Amino acid sequence: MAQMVMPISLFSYYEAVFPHISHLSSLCQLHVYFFPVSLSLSLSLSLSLSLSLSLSLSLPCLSLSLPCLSLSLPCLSLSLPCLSLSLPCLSLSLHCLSLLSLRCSFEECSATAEWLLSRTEIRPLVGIVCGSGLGGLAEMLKDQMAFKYSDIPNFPQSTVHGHAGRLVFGMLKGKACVCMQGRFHLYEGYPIHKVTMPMRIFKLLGVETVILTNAAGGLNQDYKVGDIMIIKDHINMPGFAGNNPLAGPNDERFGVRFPSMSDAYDRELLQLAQGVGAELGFGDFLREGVYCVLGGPSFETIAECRMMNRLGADAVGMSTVHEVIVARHCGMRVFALSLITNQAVMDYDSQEKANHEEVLETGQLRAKQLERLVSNMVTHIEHNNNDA
Ligand SMILES: O=P(O)(O)O[C@H]1O[C@H](CO)[C@@H](O)[C@H]1O
Ligand code: HPA
Repeated sequence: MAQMVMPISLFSYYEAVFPHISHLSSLCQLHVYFFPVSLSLSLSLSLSLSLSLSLSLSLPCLSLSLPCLSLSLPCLSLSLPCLSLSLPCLSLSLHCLSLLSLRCSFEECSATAEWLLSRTEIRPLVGIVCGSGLGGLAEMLKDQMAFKYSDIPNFPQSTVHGHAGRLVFGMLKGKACVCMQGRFHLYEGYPIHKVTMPMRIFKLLGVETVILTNAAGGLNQDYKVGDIMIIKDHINMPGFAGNNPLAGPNDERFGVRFPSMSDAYDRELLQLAQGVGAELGFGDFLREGVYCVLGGPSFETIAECRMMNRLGADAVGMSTVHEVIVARHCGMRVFALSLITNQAVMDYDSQEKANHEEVLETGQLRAKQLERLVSNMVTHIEHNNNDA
């Protein structure tokens, strides 16, 4: 609605003035519009406490509002006139932006990391993300200390079946690890910064290498259900439309403004995985390919699958790429695997339909092999992780 102009413009203003400290976790605004007079009251509690009142006269569809009272403690606050569009007559809107927590600031991530570090003695070097139905990976960890996402400050909640929603710290073959038993997806409704926030928390926990897993649909006609694809590159479809987790002000404490992605997937780890896979006798079902991410939650149409395949994608899913971008931005090494849980439908004569139940079932069938591949990789990363 038209009144949204007001908080968004105020948010941009905070962003511009306090690029590092501004977050909207406690910004509440109440707007009462009663044509022709519009009264707006906003209370903002971030690093500064401010109360401002603005009164404006409105024409039926355009109003110029000038703050007439602004009180702020303890630091500087400027009030700028805002232009807002309003529909005629009465409207009432309450914007409680704490629900959105649009940015995941360095301070917010640090607070979460410190909260975790004060509750466990494990100092993880490897971070693992479990894909749909692949949460069993976390059970490999010894001497576990687990936190429910709902107990962790600033952490989103898992809403998808097959994502348990626990952050598990523990030892894997003598190596300290942290494992996300459940990840976040764009289609759950989270802002992209929130989807990827755990990567920044990993970094602040001391993680150097991230291993991501996912369930994916096979686009490559040579792939079979149950194949494990080492991801060598990705195609970021939401990114083409500007939906990139690094969009917005850049915080140099995490990384540079324009990170390279031609080296997103660590080549040494990729070769290591090929070697470990061959040793384990996984050659028949171990592949290497390109993962294409879409927003979901609807599965792809036949035309979309054909298009992605022609563009060079071997598998399609709804995750991972955003996490990879943020992990690389903050300098962690990345290794990622897709379990091909279903064959993407590419043929109009086919009666097959992608479904989440099949995805979870295939996860169960291959879980043990995937766990062995990841745990053996972790053993070897021990001798490899000095140059992250
Ligand atoms: O990528 P992960 O989290 O493994 O989940 C995959 O499985 C779900 C669809 O069944 C989607 O969320 C897709 O991205
Ligand atoms: N498409 C998108 N995401 C998926 C699929 C798929 O076919 N299978 C598992 N995750």
